[in-house]
Amino acid sequence: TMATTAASPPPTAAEDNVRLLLPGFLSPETCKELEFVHRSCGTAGYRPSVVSTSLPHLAATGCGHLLLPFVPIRERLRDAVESFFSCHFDLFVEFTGLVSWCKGASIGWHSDDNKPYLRQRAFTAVCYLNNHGKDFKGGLLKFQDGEPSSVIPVAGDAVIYTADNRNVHCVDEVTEGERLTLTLWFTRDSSFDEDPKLLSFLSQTSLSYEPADQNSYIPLPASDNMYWFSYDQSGFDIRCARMHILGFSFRASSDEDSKSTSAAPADDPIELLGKPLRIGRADDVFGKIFANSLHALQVTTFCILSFLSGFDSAVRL
Ligand SMILES: O=C(O)CCC(=O)C(=O)O
Ligand SMILES: [Fe+2]
Repeated sequence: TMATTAASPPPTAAEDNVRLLLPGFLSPETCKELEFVHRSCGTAGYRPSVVSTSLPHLAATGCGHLLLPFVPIRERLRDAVESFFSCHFDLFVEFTGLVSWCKGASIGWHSDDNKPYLRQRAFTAVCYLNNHGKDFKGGLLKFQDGEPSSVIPVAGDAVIYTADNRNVHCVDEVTEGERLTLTLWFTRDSSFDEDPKLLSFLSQTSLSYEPADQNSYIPLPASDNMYWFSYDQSGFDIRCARMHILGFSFRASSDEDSKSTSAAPADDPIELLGKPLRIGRADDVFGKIFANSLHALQVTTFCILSFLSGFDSAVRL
């Protein structure tokens, strides 16, 4: 009857909204830029077979300038979430990170707020930075109920959904390649706001440099164990693996260094990684000395990704 309707109005369409696919949310250039950040700064992730680059990590390792591309994306995602879910309250970003799901990675049925330490999460946003089929196989996102019931990752597309049990979902195992995402969680609880953490790291590192300090762009590697990727009982250093994929390897910065140790440095490169070093390719060693492995990896990744995307870079190694 009219009376009942007035007393308890049916939920509006907006209150029923649980998820939305946003095709073409990021440009191909933005996807490439974020890929560069991740391939040069990624560390061992929060799940097995996952590499991640969180914003606090960038801020804490002298890479504050690499936060810039994330700033407008976070705001646009926050706007999209607030308007689609009709939020009449403040929303804070709880986590922002680039995540690559390597071969073997998957996640079973869950909702994103399903652990006591995750209760603060209200909404999830996932942006896909590369393509199912072309860059990796497997890795479809599936939802238990409702539409869309599955999402095939396409570079630039984003999906937003509530973090509660209306969105029980899973990700199929990645069987080949590396599936790359930008993942954010939003919270209503300001004590989980990511921004004050970022500002505090920035004030301890990049922002405290004098503008004239020419070293202000040099990344500071985190501890070696953050780059250790466990795989098949053993594992590898993520920095070495990334450099290897680019066709280069880390080399000692001088002949004396390589002769002073009995083992060939190429056999045990991890020792080299925190110190000034060079890079090489097959029998060649290039002249430039980098401040550390992360510095070399950033420069090399930037040059190669720029070259591959047709950017006319004048940078010479
Ligand atoms: O990457 C995706 O498609 C979803 C990831 C996910 O479910 C999670 O990280 O909780
Ligand atoms: Fe999830």
